[in-house]
Amino acid sequence: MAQTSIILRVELNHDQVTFGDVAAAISKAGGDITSIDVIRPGKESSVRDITVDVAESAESQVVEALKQHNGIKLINVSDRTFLVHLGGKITTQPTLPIKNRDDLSRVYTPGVARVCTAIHENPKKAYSLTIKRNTVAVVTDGTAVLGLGDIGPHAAAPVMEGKAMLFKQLAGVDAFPICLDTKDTEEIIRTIKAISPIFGGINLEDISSPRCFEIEARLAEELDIPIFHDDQHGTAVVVIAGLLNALKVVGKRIDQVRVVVNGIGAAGVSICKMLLAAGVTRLVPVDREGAIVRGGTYSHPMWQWLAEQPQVEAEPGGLKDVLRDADVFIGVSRGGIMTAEDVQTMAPDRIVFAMANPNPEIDPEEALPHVRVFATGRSDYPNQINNVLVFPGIFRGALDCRARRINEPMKLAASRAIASVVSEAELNEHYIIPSIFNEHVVSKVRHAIIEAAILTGEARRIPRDFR
Ligand SMILES: NC(=O)C1=CN([C@@H]2O[C@H](COP(=O)(O)OP(=O)(O)OC[C@H]3O[C@@H](n4cnc5c(N)ncnc54)[C@H](O)[C@@H]3O)[C@@H](O)[C@H]2O)C=CC1
Ligand SMILES: CC(=O)C(=O)O
Ligand SMILES: [Mg+2]
Repeated sequence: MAQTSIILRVELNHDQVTFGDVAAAISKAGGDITSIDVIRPGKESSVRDITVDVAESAESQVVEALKQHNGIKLINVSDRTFLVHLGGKITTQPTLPIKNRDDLSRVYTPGVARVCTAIHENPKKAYSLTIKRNTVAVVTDGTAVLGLGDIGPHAAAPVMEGKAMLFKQLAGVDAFPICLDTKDTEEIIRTIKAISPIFGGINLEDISSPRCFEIEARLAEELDIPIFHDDQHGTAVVVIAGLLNALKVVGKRIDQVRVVVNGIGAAGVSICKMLLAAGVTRLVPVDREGAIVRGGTYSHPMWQWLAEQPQVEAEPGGLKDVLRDADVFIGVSRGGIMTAEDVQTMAPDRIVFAMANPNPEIDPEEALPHVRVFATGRSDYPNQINNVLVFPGIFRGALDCRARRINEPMKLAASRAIASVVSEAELNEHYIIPSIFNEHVVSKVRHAIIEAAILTGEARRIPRDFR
């Protein structure tokens, strides 16, 4: 159940109400008080801020309970999630202060002109003399934002700012959110190419399929910096990492399991491709209309590609039909489309990755009693399978070795690196994937990416720790 945290500013009339009454009213309505601050003490009345954890569905009950209570005046309700978004979540910072004219003439004109000329004469110097060496554009058109769908570029911004924060905090990468007000494939490609000179890499984000495939392929062909559609590849990398470990827990082999992937969009296509590369021999891709079957004909080019793969099953059916006897379910579709009864038709020792955000394909409380290994994309349950484990380390590595591309061997190396953070001794049903706060994740992924980039000829620079 989704939880939220609210701060209630209340004025209490002491003749009519005690704090105990307030606490009881909040608790009865489903809230859990986590802190109390006295804003204005007083004999007859006082003002307090009460922080309350509450299920999103019960938030209005808590508010109503206080509004209706004699002697309580509800002055304000603030949602802590909204509070941390006030004014946006990132900023830019200079690397040195400009204290006098002398500094000014070096960082700006006239001194800067000599640096411009040096780059003009040798464009590679952009990497050593500008922020290009450490910058990533997080680009969206707002058409597939989390599982919220096409909510537009303004509404997409909080997610892109969040990614930029994570890039900086986890990997020291300076990322910038770019929210484009166009859905036109050619215009998106043209715009990204036009802004690319200042960036060392492009992280495409939440662009709906199938346009995302062409946008990525064209940019990868036409630009010489890594282009990485995170919803496709970041997700696939972390799914494979989680699956490698989950299979160890249940004692099954990747070439023996039957895998159902639900939602064959950006994430689902890339997951299917990587599952096949990792050795899956029985794959059932499913979208809204049912299973995508071997031998079928599809207008979606990636679905057609899947229909031509020998490992893809030929039997048609809806999700409920194909789930029967499946060993693994991977959901990257939308929330609440599966029930406990559906899960129970799967093979014993079942693995369920319900990764739609913000609400998984099945409510964790409903699924947990019936599965051996369960994971979601969320941070409030164990086994968070989220591409945040991937993109910071991948770009840290790619920027450090100036990789031209992030190729298949680099991605598989990243999956193995993430899986390896959980030792054999630590591995269990509730710990198949490391936390994003595990300090080894980014450094291991970075190392794996650079090593694979060097081995596959993608690295244009050998970082000092690899010389
Ligand atoms: N945990 C994680 O790290 C990640 C989670 N996701 C989540 O996965 C979901 C899909 O993301 P994208 O692939 O980027 O979106 P997308 O829009 O490219 O693809 C979604 C696909 O799911 C299909 N779909 C929708 N409802 C369905 C249903 N009831 N049954 C079967 N298929 C259905 C759509 O037709 C579409 O093909 C979103 O909820 C997103 O938040 C995506 C990327 C990473
Ligand atoms: C995590 C992520 O990228 C998504 O849900 O779209
Ligand atoms: Mg995304």
